[in-house]
Amino acid sequence: MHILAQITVDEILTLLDEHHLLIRSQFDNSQQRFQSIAYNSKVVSKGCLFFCKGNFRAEYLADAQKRGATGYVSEQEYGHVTIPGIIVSNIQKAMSLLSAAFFGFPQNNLPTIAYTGTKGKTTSAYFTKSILDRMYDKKVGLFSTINTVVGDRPEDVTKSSLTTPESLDLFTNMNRVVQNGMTHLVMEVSSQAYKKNRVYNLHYDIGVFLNISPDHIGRNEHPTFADYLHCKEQLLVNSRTCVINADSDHMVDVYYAAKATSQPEDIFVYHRKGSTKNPELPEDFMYESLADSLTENIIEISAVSPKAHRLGIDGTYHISIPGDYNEGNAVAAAITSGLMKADKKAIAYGLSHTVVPGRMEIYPTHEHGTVYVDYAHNYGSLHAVLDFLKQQSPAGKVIVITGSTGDKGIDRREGLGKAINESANVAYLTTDDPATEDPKVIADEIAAHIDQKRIAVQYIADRKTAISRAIEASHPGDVVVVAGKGHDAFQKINGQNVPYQGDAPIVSKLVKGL
Ligand SMILES: CC(=O)N[C@H]1[C@@H](OP(=O)(O)OP(=O)(O)OC[C@H]2O[C@@H](n3ccc(=O)[nH]c3=O)[C@H](O)[C@@H]2O)O[C@H](CO)[C@@H](O)[C@@H]1O[C@H](C)C(=O)N[C@@H](C)C(=O)N[C@H](CCC(=O)O)C(=O)O
Ligand SMILES: Nc1ncnc2c1ncn2[C@@H]1O[C@H](COP(=O)(O)OP(=O)(O)OP(=O)(O)O)[C@@H](O)[C@H]1O
Repeated sequence: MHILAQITVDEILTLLDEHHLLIRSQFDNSQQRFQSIAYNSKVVSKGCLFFCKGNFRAEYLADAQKRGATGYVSEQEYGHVTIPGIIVSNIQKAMSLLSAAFFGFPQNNLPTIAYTGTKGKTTSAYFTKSILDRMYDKKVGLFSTINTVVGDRPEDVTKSSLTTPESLDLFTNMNRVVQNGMTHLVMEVSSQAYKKNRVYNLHYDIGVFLNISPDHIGRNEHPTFADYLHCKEQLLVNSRTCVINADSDHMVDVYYAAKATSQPEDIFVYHRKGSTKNPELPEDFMYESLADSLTENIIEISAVSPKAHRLGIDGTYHISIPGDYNEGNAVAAAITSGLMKADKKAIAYGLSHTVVPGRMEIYPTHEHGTVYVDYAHNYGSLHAVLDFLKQQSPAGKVIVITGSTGDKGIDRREGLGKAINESANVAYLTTDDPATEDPKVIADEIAAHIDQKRIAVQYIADRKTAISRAIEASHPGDVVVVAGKGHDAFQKINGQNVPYQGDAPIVSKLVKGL
């Protein structure tokens, strides 16, 4: 049972006013306290402070009052209820601030590492948790796209619905992590998290910027790339120590965002040996690949600057997941773990024992191609995977099974078509998470960017059938890449989460005996 901080209305109003969020309050009793907080009326209990946010309807507040709410926070007043309200200028910021305060600002007792970037957040977070689990006896919380881990018991691991949870859920879980005696937290921070103020006023001990390339641009997400970049840079603005991958575009902008609030000695920049690093960026760590085949992924990390040498993490490391693009993820994890006082032994163990569900899972067959289940779902990631696998199996065909999301990430369709056009020989287009769109229309938009004189393209609506047909049509030496869903247990169709076996379980069953 977590201990609820008993903040009073007076403390709430003071906090909101400090952040210029308070418009007015209808409360008479400044010493009133609350037993719980919620933004969904269906879970309200007696003594709850209710937040009216998102696509909100007045009847939800009436429902909350009926269920025992004794106050609400909202951007507008509702006359149809008798409970008092606190009117604020931004409900998302207010909910983030008050959720943290309600649990006594759990982040103050929890060293936290946060990852952002277009690609690699989940992989890097898993690498880091694996290292810190080894160093700190598994007392490491995790908020990731795949799982949420709030303790070291099996019941403390649940599937996530968002990469970065809504603020109230985030601080509820952070409080659980602290109450469960965990000593560290690793989390992913999506650009959407800043767009929706899910992490407003949250500061991190270490913030990591992995890379950035156009993604999540379009309706429901970011109107422009500049907005996408700005949201992602906020992570470093809110981090005491920053770790930056110099081998990505826009890294000078990112570096200056880090410098806005961190001293140079608290900013660590790493890059691949031989890459052309922007001279404006300092050099703290360099890494090179000693092997990057399907069976061996080995890197050498070298400190360059004095502050990097002081971390004492130089060395050669085996990485458990193939893919040259995972080398940068592993370096980021090694540096952040070193900053959290992990030693080289823990780093070596963690990097060589990490398993990330749905990322580069390999399924060999006897009479067909080798099947790879991966989460790639935009140009940057699909290109990285196909390019790497094509190098590993030059004699075979590259066969891709993919679709794309509906109602968001519209720009991914062209990128997926482009990646297939550059590196594949056969494409089976199918259903991913079409939301309210027609999956065939999405597939046609991907196909429009594929040269069908060179590449065989076909559309099969049912994802499991498409995967099965592709594997059966493949031959030894071919590479079959099932991209975009990994272990996702749902397909988002027309606002419903339709149960789905998951690419990996489907492939695992199909390849038995093949
Ligand atoms: C656009 C967006 O991000 N929307 C998120 C937002 O929804 P919302 O608050 O705006 O809208 P809503 O949930 O319909 O709001 C209705 C409100 O009425 C309440 N309600 C509803 C019914 C009722 O009976 N009583 C009641 O009180 C609901 O609890 C809710 O508070 O808050 C919800 C949680 O409360 C999220 O589930 C939802 O994410 C949607 C599903 C989503 O797809 N988000 C994506 C875009 C996202 O955030 N992606 C990033 C990863 C992408 C990246 O890498 O950038 C992520 O972090 O996952
Ligand atoms: N550093 C990287 N650069 C390019 N592609 C990458 C990188 N790391 C991983 N990938 C590819 O992107 C896919 C997704 O990786 P991962 O889930 O770690 O990233 P993510 O940032 O969490 O993605 P998302 O935001 O979509 O959840 C992987 O399956 C792989 O194909």
